[in-house]
Amino acid sequence: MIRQLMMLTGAARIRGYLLTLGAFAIVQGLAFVLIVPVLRALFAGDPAAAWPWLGGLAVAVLGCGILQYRQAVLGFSVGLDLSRSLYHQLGDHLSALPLGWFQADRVGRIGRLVVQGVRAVMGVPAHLLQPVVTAYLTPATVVVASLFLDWRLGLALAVGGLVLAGTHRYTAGLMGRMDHSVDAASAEAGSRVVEFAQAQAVLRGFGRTGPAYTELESALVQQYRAGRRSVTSAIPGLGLNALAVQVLYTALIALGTYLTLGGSLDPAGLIVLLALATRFTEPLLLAAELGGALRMGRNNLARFAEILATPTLPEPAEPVRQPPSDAPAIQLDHVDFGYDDTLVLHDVSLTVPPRTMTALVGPSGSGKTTVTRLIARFFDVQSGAVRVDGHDVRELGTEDLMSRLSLVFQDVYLFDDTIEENIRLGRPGATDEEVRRAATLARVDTIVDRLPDGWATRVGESGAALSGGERQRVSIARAILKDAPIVLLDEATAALDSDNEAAVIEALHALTEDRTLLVIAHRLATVRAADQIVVLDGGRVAETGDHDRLLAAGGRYAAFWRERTRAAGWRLISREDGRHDHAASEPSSGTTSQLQP
Ligand SMILES: Nc1ncnc2c1ncn2[C@@H]1O[C@H](COP(=O)(O)OP(=O)(O)OP(=O)(O)O)[C@@H](O)[C@H]1O
Repeated sequence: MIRQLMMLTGAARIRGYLLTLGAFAIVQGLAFVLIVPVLRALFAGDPAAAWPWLGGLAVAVLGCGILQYRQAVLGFSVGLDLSRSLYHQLGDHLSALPLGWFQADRVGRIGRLVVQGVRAVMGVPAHLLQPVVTAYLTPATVVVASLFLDWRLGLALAVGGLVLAGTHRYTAGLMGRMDHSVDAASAEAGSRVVEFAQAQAVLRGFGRTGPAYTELESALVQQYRAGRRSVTSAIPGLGLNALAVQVLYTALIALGTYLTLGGSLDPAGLIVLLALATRFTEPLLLAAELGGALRMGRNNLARFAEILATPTLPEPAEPVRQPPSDAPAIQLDHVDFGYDDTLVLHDVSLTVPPRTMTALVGPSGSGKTTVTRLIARFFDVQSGAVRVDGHDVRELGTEDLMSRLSLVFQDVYLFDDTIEENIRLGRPGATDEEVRRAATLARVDTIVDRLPDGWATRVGESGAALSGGERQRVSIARAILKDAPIVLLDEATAALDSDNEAAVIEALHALTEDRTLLVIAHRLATVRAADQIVVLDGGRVAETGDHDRLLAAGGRYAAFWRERTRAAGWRLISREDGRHDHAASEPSSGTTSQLQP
């Protein structure tokens, strides 16, 4: 734990803090022991002999007060530094992690860690390290100093201290084993409660509310059981600690009485022994009680360390810096990729020439989204290469790569800010006029017109005040403002109302004009209009070509087209029927078929 704290706030700072804690604990121990000669001198009826010891005691008490103040101030400032350093390191590390790492469960765990974990870790120096260091060093000082004053006293306290420390260690081990299961059960229950809140619409729609949501119920039951098991196993531990203290105390009284009755210890020595035993056991008992909090602090630190140790995507030492050329805008060259050990893309090769549109089609799970994620370098490929503007994405710096791409995906994230600021995210330095122009092109101005505070209306958490189509229009406006030469687009699958759909299509038209476009196409008209269609099936490229050629080939694409047109209420008819194609604006130029509702 000390090593992790040093890693987070700097070794010198933690070393300085520990030294102050150590000095405080030792001086405190000396102050306890200096009472012995003072009392002895007083009981012996020799007050004059007590004065020098009293002077030493006064110096020790003063030193103790100064060091206590110093360690308390340092404890809080190290805690504050720790929280600031955790936020910074976490922020820096998160911004360098592969985007694919940010799955919902991880984001949830980070949220919990940032809210609860940072607070717990902040308290570690002042509330945990200090009592623990004092608990061991103060009694050790008392033992050593007592040995000089009366070796029998010192020996009795040393044996007692070792017995108590041993008991404490044993019980801490017993309780520590339960911490992991309580932690895991609490994390699971926390995730389930968040999931329960987020999925209310779905759950209510399917009548699975309250007790009917068994996943949450069973997570809460598990958490309760783990908590009960932990308490049941902690009680004997705490009992054993208390018992050890009582036994030790009784043994010291018995020993002291025996020695006093035998005449080898004076009554003053007996009183001193008992006084020291009380001061001696107090910090050890406190350390035993803090064991749980200490383990929790250690677990939280370990979780932070785990995130900070997650490898980031390697950045090139000297990123290629060349403007877009006539090289293919996007190229996948024999790409193999899997999220884990199972490959989801097998030997995928495709080329998107500059200023053309390529449509990716294929059944659900065939790898369309994965292809777009690899181009934006959410992940690195296992073999082969992904190139943008002729450069391997691993050789372009993240900033450069992102400046060449606009991503318009379905899961649009809007910040709880005004529409204007949400659009400005596309190019933070953009002027108000540029933002408004992009908004108008993406037909966001019509949304603004109906909002109560116009441009100043906040869109709510995750853009809750807007409909799905409206959120997508804001994301298109961002992309228009960004003005990147390549657009990766995942067309909306959800049915939009006709107004919204028309606005989205118009917005897309403004975005995609004169740009290179790779689109996961769901609308038949988009597929039809593409310069090139790449059909993915089971993570492999099944076919590549334009609509007419692929339709004529009668392969996977022709089957896909037939299936989709049937589902949309269209049917393939022969050209001889002389009817017009309603899916595209112009009649088919194909040799055999076109569409009819
Ligand atoms: N983050 C992930 N972790 C593990 N497996 C994943 C992840 N994302 C996708 N997959 C798997 O990779 C395969 C390809 O998924 P992908 O989302 O690329 O397909 P898709 O063609 O876009 O599907 P859809 O049209 O349904 O969106 C699927 O088997 C999917 O289960």
